[in-house]
Amino acid sequence: MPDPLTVTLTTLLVASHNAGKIAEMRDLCGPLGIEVTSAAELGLPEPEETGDTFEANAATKALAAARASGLIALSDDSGLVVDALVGAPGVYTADWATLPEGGRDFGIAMQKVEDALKARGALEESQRTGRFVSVLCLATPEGDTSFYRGEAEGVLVWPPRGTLGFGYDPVFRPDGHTRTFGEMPAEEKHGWKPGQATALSHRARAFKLFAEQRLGVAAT
Ligand SMILES: O=c1nc[nH]c2c1ncn2[C@H]1C[C@H](O)[C@@H](COP(=O)(O)OP(=O)(O)OP(=O)(O)O)O1
Ligand SMILES: [Mg+2]
Repeated sequence: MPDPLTVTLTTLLVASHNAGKIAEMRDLCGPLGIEVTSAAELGLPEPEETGDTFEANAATKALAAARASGLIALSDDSGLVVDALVGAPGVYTADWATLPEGGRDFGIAMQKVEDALKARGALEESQRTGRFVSVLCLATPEGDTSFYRGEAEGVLVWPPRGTLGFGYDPVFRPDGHTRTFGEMPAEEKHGWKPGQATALSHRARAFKLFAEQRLGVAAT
């Protein structure tokens, strides 16, 4: 008998306005036969992310999109947690890229992280550890929520390397790999497809849990 929590999804509304993130969710959903649309594509408003946890902001985004559209929505709230910076930029990872005149510049944001590490004398690899965190929230228009968390451990490198991916990918080298996320094609950054036992990126790790717990994808 199927798990009673298992849902059949033909279309999933990704509650995001970040094109890089939406592309990754579309990629991850592709092999499952799920079409992805997004809050950006539907022209839904971008809610303010006022929470101080990834879970709180993920819930805000998923509930806003589900209520506005009447569809089941999946959000991702994510960020970079750097040990030497006592967890910064954390839930403020996107804010570190925000320009005073509006818009975002991740080149500047990566430089800010590097400046903060240098200011603390964190030049050795062992002092530059951190992780990307992704919390996915599935929400219904009625207000039900469930959460899936994934983390990817690694080190912050300088200078940035690679032009693939988005955001801070060029300065993050996951443990056990020689290339940064910015040097990895999407399939390699995810490191997961249905039926595979392991995943690499924070988002793919969270998505694997979502797929196994909610979509009936076999856990391996
Ligand atoms: O895989 C990643 N590779 C590189 N950088 C990443 C990644 N995952 C999150 N990040 C950084 C950039 C992003 O701007 C911020 C999350 O902020 P976050 O508010 O969750 O996303 P967002 O504002 O870009 O899009 P939205 O809120 O519409 O989903 O962390
Ligand atoms: Mg955001």
